[in-house]
Amino acid sequence: MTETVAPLLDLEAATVRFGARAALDAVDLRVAAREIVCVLGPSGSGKSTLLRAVAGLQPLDSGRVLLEGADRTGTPVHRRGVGLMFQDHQLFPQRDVGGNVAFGLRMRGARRAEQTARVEELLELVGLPGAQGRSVATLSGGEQQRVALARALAPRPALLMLDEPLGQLDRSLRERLVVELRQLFGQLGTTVLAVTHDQGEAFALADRVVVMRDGRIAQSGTPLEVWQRPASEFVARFLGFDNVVEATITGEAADTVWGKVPVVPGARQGPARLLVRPAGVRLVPAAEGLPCTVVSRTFRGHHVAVRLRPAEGPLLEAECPLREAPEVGTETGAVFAADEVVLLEG
Ligand SMILES: Nc1ncnc2c1ncn2[C@@H]1O[C@H](COP(=O)(O)OP(=O)(O)OP(=O)(O)O)[C@@H](O)[C@H]1O
Repeated sequence: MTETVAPLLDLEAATVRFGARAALDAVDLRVAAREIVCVLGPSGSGKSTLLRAVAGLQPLDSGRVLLEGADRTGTPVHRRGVGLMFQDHQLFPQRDVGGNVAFGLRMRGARRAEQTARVEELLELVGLPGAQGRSVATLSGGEQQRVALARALAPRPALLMLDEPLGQLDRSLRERLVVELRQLFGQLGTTVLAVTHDQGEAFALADRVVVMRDGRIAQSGTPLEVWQRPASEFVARFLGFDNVVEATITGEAADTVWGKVPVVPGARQGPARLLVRPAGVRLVPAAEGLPCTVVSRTFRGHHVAVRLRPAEGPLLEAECPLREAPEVGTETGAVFAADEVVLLEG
């Protein structure tokens, strides 16, 4: 994005209060044209409020919403040019598929021929060619989701907003659809702001992930950045990383209850909190590393998560290749890889 192009969405110090509590607390968020941004965070962190505020369903107490550089803070939802695919916006059961997809076009006063052509094009795009005449009651959950998506995309919204887009579908279908969605948005050049509970979904769909905490943005970055370098203990634990320990860094080593942990050259010196990503905990014979006892093994598909109890300090999780995971009760040693050690903020 160059400096001269306004971001497609620019949220400036957006604040929403419910009583004394700020559900959105001076949030700044920019989304570039064609970018796919997924908002993640625990329940109650303000994800839906953020989406509703951008859509115009939730007035701001202060701050501004700009779309393509124009202030839309006071603009009602149907004039914002945003497409919504929300959980509570179900399909119209009394209308057929075509009638559902054409809804936004009709509201905009599009001519009948234009509606027909656009509906045909959209159904083709979402993989339901020729489904115009079908009753929505006869569709599977995944097909309904596709129709809802076609309906949201039909008026060519500048920004498409998705709230738990694949929420009710089973895992294998979600995993397939998320790949299709990403391809589709890329092909159409759609700008997307989505909220999801499902980390896997967010990381697979997004160009950028935004993690929220208590109405604020805790971290924003590419899926790889956030996954590899969680900024804070909050983000690390939210992503399921629990190997967090107090440390004092001197040179390229950190003193911890787990013994010396190597850190990358140039690491901030002094007291710190460290995350050792499980991929950076390697098992060696007991005499060669930090002595630990294996307390559990959990199959994770591509690896086994092995939990270790050292003599002191919190439990440690190690990521082991499938065939190398030791039995529960085994005495083992653990060594740490500096490039998987993350210095946390705060
Ligand atoms: N209409 C409302 N009236 C009062 N409080 C509200 C209202 N809507 C949301 N809140 C509060 O604002 C905070 C943020 O809610 P929000 O629904 O945005 O969170 P969320 O991250 O989307 O949660 P979830 O993942 O559970 O949907 C919560 O504490 C919630 O209780």
